[in-house]
Amino acid sequence: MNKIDQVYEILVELEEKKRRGISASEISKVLGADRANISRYLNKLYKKHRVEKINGRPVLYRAIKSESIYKRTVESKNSLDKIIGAQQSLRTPIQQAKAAILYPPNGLHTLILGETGVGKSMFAELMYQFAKEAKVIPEDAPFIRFNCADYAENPQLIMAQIFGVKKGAYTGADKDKEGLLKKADSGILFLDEVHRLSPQGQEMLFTYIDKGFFRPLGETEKVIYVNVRIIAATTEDPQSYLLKTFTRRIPMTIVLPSLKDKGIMERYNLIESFIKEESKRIGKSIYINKNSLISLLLYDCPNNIGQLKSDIQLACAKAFVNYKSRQEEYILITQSDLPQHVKRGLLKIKQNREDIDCIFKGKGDILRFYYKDDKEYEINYQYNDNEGFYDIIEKKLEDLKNTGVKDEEVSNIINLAIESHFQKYIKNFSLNIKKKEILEIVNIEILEVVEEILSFASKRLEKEYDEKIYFGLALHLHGCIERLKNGNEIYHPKLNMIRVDYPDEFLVAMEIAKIIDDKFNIETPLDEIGYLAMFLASNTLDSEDEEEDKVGILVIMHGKSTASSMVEVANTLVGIQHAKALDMPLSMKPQDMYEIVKQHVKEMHKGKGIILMVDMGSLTNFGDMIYEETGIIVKTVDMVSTPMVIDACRKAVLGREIDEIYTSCREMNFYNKSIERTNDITNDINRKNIIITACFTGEGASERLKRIIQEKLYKKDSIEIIPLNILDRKEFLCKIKQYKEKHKILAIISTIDIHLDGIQFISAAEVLNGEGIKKIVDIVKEEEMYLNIGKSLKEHMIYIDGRKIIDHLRYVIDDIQRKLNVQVVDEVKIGIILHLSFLIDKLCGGGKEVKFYNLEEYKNQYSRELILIKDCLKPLEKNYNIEIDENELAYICKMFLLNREDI
Ligand SMILES: Nc1ncnc2c1ncn2[C@@H]1O[C@H](COP(=O)(O)OP(=O)(O)OP(=O)(O)O)[C@@H](O)[C@H]1O
Repeated sequence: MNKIDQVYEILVELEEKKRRGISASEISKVLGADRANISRYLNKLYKKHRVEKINGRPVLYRAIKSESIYKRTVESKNSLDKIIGAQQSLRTPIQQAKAAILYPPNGLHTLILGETGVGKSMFAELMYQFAKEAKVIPEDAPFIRFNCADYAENPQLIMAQIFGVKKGAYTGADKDKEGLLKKADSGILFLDEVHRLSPQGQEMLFTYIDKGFFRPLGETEKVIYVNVRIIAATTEDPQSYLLKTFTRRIPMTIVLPSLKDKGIMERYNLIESFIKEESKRIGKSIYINKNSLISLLLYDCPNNIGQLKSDIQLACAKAFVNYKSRQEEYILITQSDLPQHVKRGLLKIKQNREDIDCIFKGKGDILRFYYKDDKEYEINYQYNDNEGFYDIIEKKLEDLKNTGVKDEEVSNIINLAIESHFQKYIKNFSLNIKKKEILEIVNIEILEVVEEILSFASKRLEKEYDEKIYFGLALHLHGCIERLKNGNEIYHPKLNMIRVDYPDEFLVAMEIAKIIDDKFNIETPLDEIGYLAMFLASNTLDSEDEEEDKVGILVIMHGKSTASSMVEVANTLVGIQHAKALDMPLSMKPQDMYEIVKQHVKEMHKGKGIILMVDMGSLTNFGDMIYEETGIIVKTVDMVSTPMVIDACRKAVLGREIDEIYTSCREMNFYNKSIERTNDITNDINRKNIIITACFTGEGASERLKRIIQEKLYKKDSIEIIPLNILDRKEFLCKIKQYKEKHKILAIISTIDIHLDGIQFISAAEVLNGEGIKKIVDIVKEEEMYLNIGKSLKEHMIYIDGRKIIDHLRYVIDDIQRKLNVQVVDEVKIGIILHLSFLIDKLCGGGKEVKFYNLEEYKNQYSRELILIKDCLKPLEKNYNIEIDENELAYICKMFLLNREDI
């Protein structure tokens, strides 16, 4: 146990004994530790919301125990103290509420402030319950709720509802009507969204608050006295002018905290109670896996508890549907049952690691919530090599029986524990792909052998293999065994090279071959061992070093000292000697320089690849050539400037990935290059959209991948799928280049990682688990959509080529989205493309821009966005020889901002 936990435990013990708060010196005496240290630990516990402070001399501490709404129902007496958070963020609001209700003789009128969904309505209702429990209002006293926003368009009607109307007060008032204030006599009137009350209505309300009587609308003589406690609520900002009047006139103001201001334990308690509520509805236990629970604990929830609750209800409903429709045994919430915005919560785990560890300490991977339980039974299965699996299960069985869980539930829990064990086992391989999917293609024996051989190789070579290798190898082996059984030969043209370059892998592959031979009763030929060695050598993840390794930056320039001086500036500014320079004298032959560069790349490569930053000429081809020869991912950026080197260097030192650094460099010289690039690809009307499938053996896995994609994509005439062999990288790259010249390559799908500039890579594993197919469908759909828009634009454009501009605009729009950090939905993107196309066509024809209303004000508000957009539009201006003025810029900016989905 660590010190902090120890302090916490002692605090709990002492508190139980002494039945009061405990001081730091009392704990330090028990532990025989320094008081200052104990104070430090107590402060840490306080920050984690595990203890509370009672200020005084000395400061006393009390433990906050993980509460459950159900437990508290038994323990506590009044409604307000039962709310989740009563001991935490709602402590002060509850004290205020009690004071307001109990204040003699008739309590205090109260204003509750708080964002949407923080629980204002619930709080008001609980105040009413409390008033009854405290017997300050009769048991049958009314609680009347009225939302002023419901009649916001008609202020007179709001007043009529609240204060009542005398016959003839206004047209249509044909009889006397009693108001809600009268109906609420002796009880509570809850006015929600009270800021919607008109000034006249407010005055009438304040008169009642000050004097205890009011007059219905149209009444001039009589006043009505009632004894009503008003609770008003609003989401208005407490600082707003409007609210000042309210806070001045209503004696008690209670502010309810928003969800983000609550501690994580309190949020856990809320989640627990909401899932239990659903469990009660269904009458069954609800299980949730750890990651889903973490997502719920951490996601941004701007509409507070109300939103948290409805997101949980949705997840429970989805899990329930799965349980029913797939006849699953348990209602289990997993990530796929959570809305996208909730899933994102998991991304914040790093910043919240300590809190999460604290919450999940001693809990298993799947948690169970049952409305009848006071606490959740965790499936706490910790696999330990020293203890037998079945022993643990037996022990668990005993424990559960002793806690009084029914037999049927025990077996449910145990079953889940077993599943969770096997999931863990699979995770050791980092395989989170549904095996079911791949089993449609290869049989179980092959999968078992692949697991066996990768686990063997992993130990022998001290490398980890990821799921891509697992599935790539499974596909490959399947094809290989079929070939051998059919008596076909296997030939590896680079066998010797593999032996020399990967001697360790080759040796292990030979041992693996024995496993395969025994299992399938075949004789693996030496050439096939070459392929196996390549699988073992490719895509290795050395996870421990991963954080340390950085992308290398190598700057190469013609001239005596151009590269060195750029690098010197960059390294000095970044503060680390990270980038390296190679100066290339003008007299030097490219072949000689190539060998030097290759050597440098090999030495600098730490697993994350190298960015070559060059000026021009033959240097631009070095990257591809080195990649072909060494397999090291090398990306080349040309037309380099000093700011670009600084930026790349900074990002590399921060540990950014090669693709990110490369893209950001390209963005910096996008101005010069983008139009050239897009011009290249749009010229040929006959170009086709193609997808490449690739593996070491063209006829094996890549052919098979092609068939899988064809089947899953159904018939898509507009797409051609081409299987290629990547054994000879040079030949492969050459083919890609040829295809690229004539057609558009939408994606490359391969059993091993291939990084090619500007082409999306999808792994075979993703294709098999369905994610990849979804990606392909999305890419194809998008492509088709743009093709159609391009065709129809062609008919409507007068001065420009409608098809060509589509590609230009897509590039520019992506650029704007990236820079503004926004994402617009597809329909809006099309809208923006159309707007920009017509604008450019108009400007090319000499047309005038349209004035933007309130331009100056808009410019002040969005100056940063306007500058960024202007920058992104420059290539278009240059290419079409036009100038897009500030009015049009403002319109464009508005389109992006109005329809954005913030990333
Ligand atoms: N402390 C709490 N414990 C349990 N449930 C809560 C708590 N606070 C709020 N809720 C639940 O959250 C939901 C939203 O609460 P409520 O409708 O009272 O919020 P509100 O502030 O009145 O929202 P709005 O401003 O949108 O009207 C309700 O279902 C309520 O039961």
